[in-house]
Amino acid sequence: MGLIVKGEWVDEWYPTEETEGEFIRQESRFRNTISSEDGATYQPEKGRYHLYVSLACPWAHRTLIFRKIKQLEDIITVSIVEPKMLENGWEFGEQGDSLYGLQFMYQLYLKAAPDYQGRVTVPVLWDKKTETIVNNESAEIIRILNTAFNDMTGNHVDYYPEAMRGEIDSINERIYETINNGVYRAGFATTQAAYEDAYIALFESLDWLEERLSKQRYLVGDSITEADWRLFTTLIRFDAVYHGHFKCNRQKLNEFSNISHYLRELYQVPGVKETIDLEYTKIHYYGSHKTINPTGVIPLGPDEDFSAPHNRL
Ligand SMILES: N[C@@H](CCC(=O)N[C@@H](CS)C(=O)NCC(=O)O)C(=O)O
Repeated sequence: MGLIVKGEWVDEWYPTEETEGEFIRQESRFRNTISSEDGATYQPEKGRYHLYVSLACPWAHRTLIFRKIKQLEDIITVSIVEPKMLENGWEFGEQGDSLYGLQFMYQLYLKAAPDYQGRVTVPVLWDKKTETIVNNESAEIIRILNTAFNDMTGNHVDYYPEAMRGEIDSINERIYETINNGVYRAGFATTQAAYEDAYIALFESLDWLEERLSKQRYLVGDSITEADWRLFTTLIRFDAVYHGHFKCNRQKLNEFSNISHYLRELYQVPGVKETIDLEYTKIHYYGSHKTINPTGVIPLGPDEDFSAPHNRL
């Protein structure tokens, strides 16, 4: 766990003493897009782009889901880091970095931008042609995958339809603040007050979702949108990781009836379960965050069956 400072890797935990115990997520630096417009630097091309992900990371998971449901597996290649993130940050195993054979993810960031400063995060959408990072913000990468390659794949399913954007954006905002990032704000808090604030907002939002999902099948409208996939990657990790490791333990998710049936429905969308590895995920969280779980012992449970029938019709 660490960051790049003046071209060097420094092993350091999040500096919550500067923010009254609160975890504050860093802004992503690389914010380009892929487009077939004349003059665009990053044109959609088969085999040109590569995703660097961790299977544990809910933000990276969004991009793997979009790669799957937008049928981009032949178009965009992938590298998966090792489960644990220790003193050197994300590491590649023997076959991890199929492009350059690098050992650590921070080396990739320095290759993209020798002046890069800050944390080294996944996901990364990499351009093999110009050898740099196109984008390292998952919210933007999924929008790129949603449209940029449509003419190539013939898959025009739109998870961010024009008419619903206002509602999707506002749902995303609440879910990001209180749920996606909320579990981290609870788990990485280093004061009681910062933890309690995050915990209260998280469960208020889960209560609100439980109610919303009693009236409608999906978060916005009557088909799956990006808002659902953005929520899904946090929900699927909740009982296995956030409930215990991040102390989000008012209830387990499987005690929320509508949310848990909704979660199963999304899990059962073809291709999605292949993007999930909860054993790897538990090894990452329980094994990497030594300030939270110094022994590194990984819990065996829970044993949940997301393939069980759901009632969302
Ligand atoms: N804003 C980024 C956040 C990505 C992020 O924080 N990823 C975590 C893994 S879940 C990470 O790589 N953390 C490394 C660190 O903070 O040093 C996104 O959504 O793409």
